[in-house]
Amino acid sequence: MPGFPPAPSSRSLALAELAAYDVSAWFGTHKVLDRVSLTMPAGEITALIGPSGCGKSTFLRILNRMHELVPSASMAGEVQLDGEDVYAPTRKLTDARKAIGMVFQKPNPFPAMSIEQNVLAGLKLTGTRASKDTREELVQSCLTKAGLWKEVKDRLSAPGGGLSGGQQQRLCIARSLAVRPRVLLMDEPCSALDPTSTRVIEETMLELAEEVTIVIVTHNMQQAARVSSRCAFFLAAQGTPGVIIEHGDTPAMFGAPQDRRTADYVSGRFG
Ligand SMILES: Nc1ncnc2c1ncn2[C@@H]1O[C@H](COP(=O)(O)OP(=O)(O)OP(=O)(O)O)[C@@H](O)[C@H]1O
Repeated sequence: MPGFPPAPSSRSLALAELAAYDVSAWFGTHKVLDRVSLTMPAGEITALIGPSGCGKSTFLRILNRMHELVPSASMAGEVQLDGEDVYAPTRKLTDARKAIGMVFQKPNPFPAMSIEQNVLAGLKLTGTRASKDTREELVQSCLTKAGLWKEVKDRLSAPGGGLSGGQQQRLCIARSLAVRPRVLLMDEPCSALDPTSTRVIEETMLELAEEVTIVIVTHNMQQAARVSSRCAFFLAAQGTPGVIIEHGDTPAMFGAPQDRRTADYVSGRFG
């Protein structure tokens, strides 16, 4: 079994760039993405926006090889993490998912497991051993980074399922951080949360971006404007696969979009 790397507090993570080249995707014969290319710069938050069904979640799931979990799913193109092919035959699937973590729309902690065990759950799955002290340090560090430590430090052995929705989502973020991902993918992470919890998660994301590259799918244009520095607008015209219409710096995408369809979407005229 692999040994345990230094605690996150004593380690400076190398920020990683994620890049997709000519990514296409299918479910069976239904093509849902067509030659999508996008660079998601290191240490920045990239927001994927666009109407329902244009392939944003599919694109996100291709980035960490979750798309291939669907039996009918296939893809073409390339995904590189700091220049290395995520789909290289020599690369283990679990390595890709460890390096590129995912937080889902609905908070999904293990409800009967304690808060502490939830944070450490990913380590068990990857077969990583750690001393008690190291585990405690990791739990504190990840919960702090996820903005949850102060609220749960006196009840680490309470079940994760007893937390509020917003706290559960931050617990899931802490769980993702425990395996030290270089990229965190977030698929509408606040859509099940109230505005206050949403704000807390957004603040957490902005702090996390200093050490992990973040890609977020969001339907909330205000959220995209508040948290992201880069934005990509996806669109699937009737009966055609999703494509990126426009991408760039968030202020420009919202303030001076080049394409009429982007302007219509970000101003709420459709979608
Ligand atoms: N497991 C699946 N099996 C078959 N088709 C799927 C599957 N998942 C998604 N699709 C189809 O792929 C297309 C893109 O879906 P996807 O969920 O990626 O879009 P999206 O932009 O993320 O949508 P939303 O914003 O509503 O979540 C849609 O036509 C959808 O019906």
